[in-house]
Formats: sequence, structure tokens, C-alpha cells
Amino acid sequence: MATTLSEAYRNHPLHLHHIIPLDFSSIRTLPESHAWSESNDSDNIISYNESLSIPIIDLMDPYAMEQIGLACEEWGVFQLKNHGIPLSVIEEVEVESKKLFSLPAEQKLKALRSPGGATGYGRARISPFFPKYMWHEGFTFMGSSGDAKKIWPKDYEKFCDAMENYQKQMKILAEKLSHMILNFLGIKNCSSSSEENKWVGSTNHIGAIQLNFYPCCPEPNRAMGLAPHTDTSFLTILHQTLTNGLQIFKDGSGWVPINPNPNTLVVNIGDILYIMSNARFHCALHRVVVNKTKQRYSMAYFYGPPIDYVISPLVINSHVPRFHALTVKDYINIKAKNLGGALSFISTTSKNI
Ligand SMILES: O=C(O)CCC(=O)C(=O)O
Ligand SMILES: [Fe+2]
Repeated sequence: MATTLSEAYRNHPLHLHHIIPLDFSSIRTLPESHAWSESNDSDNIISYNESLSIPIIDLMDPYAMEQIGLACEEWGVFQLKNHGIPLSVIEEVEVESKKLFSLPAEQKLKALRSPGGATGYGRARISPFFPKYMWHEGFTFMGSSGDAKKIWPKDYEKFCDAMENYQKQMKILAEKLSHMILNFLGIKNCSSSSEENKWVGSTNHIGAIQLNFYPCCPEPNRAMGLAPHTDTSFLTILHQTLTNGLQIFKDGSGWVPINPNPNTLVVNIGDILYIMSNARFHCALHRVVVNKTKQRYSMAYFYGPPIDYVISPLVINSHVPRFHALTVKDYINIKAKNLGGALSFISTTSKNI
């Protein structure tokens, strides 16, 4: 699976300086290379406010499907409790991620992502689109992590077991949520749907884990943990440790924090579902800000259709399709070149295509 995703990235290899993270353990002041202008932040951050809170949905609630659908329309993101993933599975992943990121830089670099690769250790893949570097390091894998074996040739088993369990659980949850969301959209009743959505629940899908680490930052107001982006996935399920930082952009309101709640996962829709919903759902633009005294970790699971699947708006009714149909691979290629401009690139009303 990693190979097929790499096929999509191979045409857009990155320079090494966009892959190798800073060795944060030796840094005491914010380097110019990581100093973003102040204006991107404080004015725009909305503090936590009852009327502007991301919905928390109980998966056991009999009306969960409707609540999820409404949250996707209004926010493109929601928090999920009673999700069924055992706490021990999440705790182990947290322990193993912390172990990984606390290793000396030279050990982590043994698993450095290759320039055209999709998996391994490194900066966020969106780095080349921004003038400054992010206060972040990450580790990506799909299926069993061969890269963990490069880091720990003998002791990789605990890490790999924890990650495999987490991935298995995340896949089950992602399938369940995908069925609910497609049902909400009425896709189940659409004549061509059963063929089109066969990837949900099959082994023929893309499932990737992204471990993120945001070290303490000497000048958090001038730094950026993860710059604004949307995920390419169908949907993303995220566990965050108990440090604030994740924010979602809401038109007319600005950046709204998604503060961590114990035993609660964050679910956001990705570009592929946004396209399939014909823009009925909200596009979940998000970013991460950093902290002076608290480290932050997150573990994202990206779920989506296989690379050769044709994505197109499925909710047409009397509406005009707002996007051109294209394969996942072609969309990944367009996004690798355009990032935030990718959706307008495939828009039926834009002049780009
Ligand atoms: O760290 C987070 O909370 C968000 C991570 C994220 O957006 C990503 O990995 O795509
Ligand atoms: Fe993201």
C-alpha cells in the first residue's frame, strides 16, 4: 500500500531540507527559519466559547448518524466519545510515540522519509508550501512499519504491536463512521452506490498513521506547529494528548480551538469526502499552534479509497457537480503541486482545468 501511495508522490520529490527536521533537543531560541510573522495568530484565535464549540457526539446515541451528518455540514469536524477503542490501545500508542520522538536525532534519521516517499520520519509533507519551517516532527507508516525496524533493529516489536493494534481499531471505527456518513448523505439509496463504495470495509483502501510531535517552543506566538491544511483523506480520526493546540477554521469566526477531552477522538472530513459530498460538507481547514511549557503529541489515522478509485461528487440530486471526477492518484498529484489550491483546480467552475 505504501508503494502505491509513493507512486503518487514520486513525481514530486522533496528537497532534503524539506524532510530533515530540526534537532529540537539542542535548540534554546527560535531560529529565524522557524519564525513566522506574529500576525498569523493572536488576533485570530478565538478562545473557548460555548456558542463556538465543536460538537461532541456519543457514538452510542441512537441519533448519532444525524448528529454526525449535521456536524460534517456545519463544521467538517466533531469529537467522538464512546467510540469503542480500548483505552489501553490508545495509551500504548502514546507511550511508544513518546519513546520514538525522544530518541537522539541520528537514530530517528535512520528512518528518514525518502524524497519521493510517503512513509518514514521527517517534517510535514506540506513544508515546501510555506516560507518558514514548522515546530514539528512526524513519523508516517502504513500497515506494518518497516521503518521502525531501521530505528530499532532488535527492539521494534513493542512499537510495531502497539501501532498495529491501533491501526486495526482505527480501521474498524473508520468503516463504521464511513457507513454512517454515506447513509446520511443518502448514498446507500443511490443506484450506482453499492459498486462505488465497495472500498469501505474492504482491504482495498488506504489507511495510514501519522504520529506528530510538537516540542515545547521558546516563542510559541511566533512559531507554527502545523500550518493550515486540509487532509487528503476521506476522513481522519485523531487522538491528541491533553495539550491544546489543534484549531479549525470557521468562516466568519476565525480559528476555533478543539481542546482535548479525555477518552474522546477528533474526527474530521478530508478532501475526498468533501468532493464526494459535492461541497455539502464543510471543508475542515485546520492547523496546530505550539506551547512554551508543554509538549504535544497526536496520532492521526487517515482513511480513504484506494489509489485507482475514481472520486466524484455522489450527491447530485438536482445539483450541478461542483468537481470533475478524477482518480485518487491524480488528486494526490494535483495536491502535491498545489496544496490549498487543489480543490479549486478540480472545480467545475474554475478556469484551471
Ligand atoms: O496534531 C494535530 O492535532 C493535527 C495533526 C494533523 O492535522 C495531521 O496530521 O494532518
Ligand atoms: Fe491534518
